[in-house]
Amino acid sequence: MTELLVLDNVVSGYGEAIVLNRLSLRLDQGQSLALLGRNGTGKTTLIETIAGLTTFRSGTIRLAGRDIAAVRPERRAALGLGWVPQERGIFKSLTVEENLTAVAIAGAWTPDRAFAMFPRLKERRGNLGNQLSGGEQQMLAVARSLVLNPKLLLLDEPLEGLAPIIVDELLGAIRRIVREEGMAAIVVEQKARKILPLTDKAAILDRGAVVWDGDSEALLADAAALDRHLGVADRGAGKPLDKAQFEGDPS
Ligand SMILES: Nc1ncnc2c1ncn2[C@@H]1O[C@H](COP(=O)(O)OP(=O)(O)OP(=O)(O)O)[C@@H](O)[C@H]1O
Repeated sequence: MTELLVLDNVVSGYGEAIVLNRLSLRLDQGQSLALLGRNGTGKTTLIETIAGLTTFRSGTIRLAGRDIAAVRPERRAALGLGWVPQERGIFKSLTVEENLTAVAIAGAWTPDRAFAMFPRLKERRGNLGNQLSGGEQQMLAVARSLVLNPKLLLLDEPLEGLAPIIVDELLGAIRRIVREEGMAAIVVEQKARKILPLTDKAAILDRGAVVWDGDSEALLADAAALDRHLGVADRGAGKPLDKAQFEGDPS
């Protein structure tokens, strides 16, 4: 397969503090990756390192064949990184529609197509960003990244703090984006059993390094690894959240 993103022996952190310690990871074009790990293991730092927002010390970061380690963050977006930060980062004083049109870059994902993915946003296209619920803001943040037509979508805990019904709606959208549209994505998520049925690959971080990586399906089936690295010991709880839930008609 064709390589999309390669991190090789990356060391990075914040100021003097080193968080990622010789971290290596690879993602091919069209692949999606669930990025897992307990609190404070470096998941957000990894996303921010790819986006260019940390103190980068050494190693290689290559996107679509190009070394981007020294490239400024805004230029990385132009080179194909669509980033949805944990705090969402939408424009609160613009309408939903303006949030999309202000950043859209010509490509397959137009604002109309994003509205088709998120009907809730279409209904609220004239509302200001600050008039949206938390879940709607998260949908808008994802939609905004889509209309950048990125090569790689980076989602940092998209489900955090959302009501269960919104979680299901967003999971359905993420499933369509990565499975049906084949967009490459890295999704940081605390709830392994929710995200693993959707993604192709998975990586678990511990103390700033990758301690497990492989196929999502293999990890979902490996109760011992889930338990050891993530403390997800509730094996029976996998039942209602397993693959079958996401294989049917998303509507
Ligand atoms: N701005 C910062 N300055 C200094 N250290 C930081 C900064 N942000 C995070 N850290 C430290 O880096 C380490 C990794 O944090 P990070 O947020 O990447 O973990 P995480 O796996 O995303 O955790 P969580 O699941 O809690 O969001 C932690 O020890 C944290 O204290």
